[in-house]
Amino acid sequence: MEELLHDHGLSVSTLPNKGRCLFTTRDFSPGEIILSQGPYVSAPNKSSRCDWCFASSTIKRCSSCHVVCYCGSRCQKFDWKLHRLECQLLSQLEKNRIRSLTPSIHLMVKLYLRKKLQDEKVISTTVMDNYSLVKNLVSHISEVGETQLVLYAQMANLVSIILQWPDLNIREIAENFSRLACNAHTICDSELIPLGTGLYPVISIINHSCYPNSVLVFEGRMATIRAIQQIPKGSEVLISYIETAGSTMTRQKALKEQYFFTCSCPRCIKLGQDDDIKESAVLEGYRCKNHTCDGFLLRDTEIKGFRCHQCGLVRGMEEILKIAGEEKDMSEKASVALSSGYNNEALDMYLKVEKLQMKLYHSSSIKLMRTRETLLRMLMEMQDWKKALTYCRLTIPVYERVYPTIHPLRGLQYYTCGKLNWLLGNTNEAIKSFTQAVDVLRITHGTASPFMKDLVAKLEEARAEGSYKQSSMKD
Ligand SMILES: C[S@@+](CC[C@H](N)C(=O)[O-])C[C@H]1O[C@@H](n2cnc3c(N)ncnc32)[C@H](O)[C@@H]1O
Repeated sequence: MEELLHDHGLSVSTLPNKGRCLFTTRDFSPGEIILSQGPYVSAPNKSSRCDWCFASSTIKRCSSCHVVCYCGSRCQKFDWKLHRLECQLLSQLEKNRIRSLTPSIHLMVKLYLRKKLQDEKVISTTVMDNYSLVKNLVSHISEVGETQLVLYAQMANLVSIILQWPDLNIREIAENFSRLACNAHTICDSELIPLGTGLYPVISIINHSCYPNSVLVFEGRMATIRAIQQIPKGSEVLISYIETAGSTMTRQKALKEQYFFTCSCPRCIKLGQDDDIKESAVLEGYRCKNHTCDGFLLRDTEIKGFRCHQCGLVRGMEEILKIAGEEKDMSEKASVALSSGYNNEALDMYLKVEKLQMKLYHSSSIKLMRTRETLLRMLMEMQDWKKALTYCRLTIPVYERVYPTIHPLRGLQYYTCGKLNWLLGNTNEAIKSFTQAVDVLRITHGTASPFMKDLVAKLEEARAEGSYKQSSMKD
């Protein structure tokens, strides 16, 4: 593998506090592909998706096991060597066992089947595609808590029941579940909608930073790492494992819980410094009571409450707790209404949540941004383009604050803004937003994917319409 990576301008080193790390042995430019890899194994997040490509249209269940789906004979053929074995096992399973075939169990069953097929040379191995790469992935099993260990053991038991192999080691399967937890990646489409999970053992060598120099994107099953900045020779390739919109404490907690390390990236080393405390208060804390003031609150132990950092106004704990309680209740009700399909009721409730959050949180609050994202999605589903655009516009300044200039989510939000403006006939606004989207997404997503080609075509169409409108006005 070293040789192959070297040909790609990469090398693997080990650092005492990080384990294996991927380094560059040449310069990489923004948008350039650093590494691409297909999954060792992958599984869709819903049984109604194609098991190979994750498509959800023109789906047909396998006529033999009635469990796994394919979108057509092409995908079925690609998966046939593995599914032939899987199909026999699934066909024998009782109905209630089939129900316990969650995406994680499914992925683990496929992992063992692939290993078996490679051991028996039915499926070929390559330096980038073999089980020893999986075995080398960190598992952190000795740091996993007891409750989680019990869960892994139960899941391992289920895998063993499905596989029915005499020599299976439950401990080893449990450890592999722990490996998946800190190495597998969520496979998303170009708009970052999750489709499934995949294990990409070479890509899994890449470590995390909350201020990464690279991004992981998918085209179908293929995972691609792209440089999002100029990366000089001799640098470590770093991606983000988590949602980086959040305070340093929130990010560190997420990393510790799932990946068992304390991040010391350029953002995290600022933990506890003045700027970091202020940013946390804006993103996750409360706002000033005076609505004409844009200040955020800092805890004041003397008054047992909060004081605005900007105008000094005091806000009592009791009032905050009262609104926070109402907001929590309403958020829970709204979420239940949405998942039960009561869309109009859910919309009303989320609007109430937004009102309460505006009283409670700063205008750049992450919680408020999430509520507005939900409202945006709901309004788009209802085809209320005008209101959807209002919400999309409200999220943009927060996206610009919490994500770096080149970040896929930021690019996608400009894209949504462009689409809504286009639908509403705001040609110049659409051109502006599509241009912003292209500037970001051509780096994160490259220019060759159908998604990017479509986006560029939309921008060109908007530009043509803009020129036509301008010339008509002159006439
Ligand atoms: C997907 S693996 C990355 C490769 C790993 N270093 C190895 O040796 O295989 C994730 C694990 O790498 C380590 N890791 C990743 N990023 C790190 C960082 N920024 N600082 C310290 N450890 C990190 C943690 O142990 C984490 O659970």
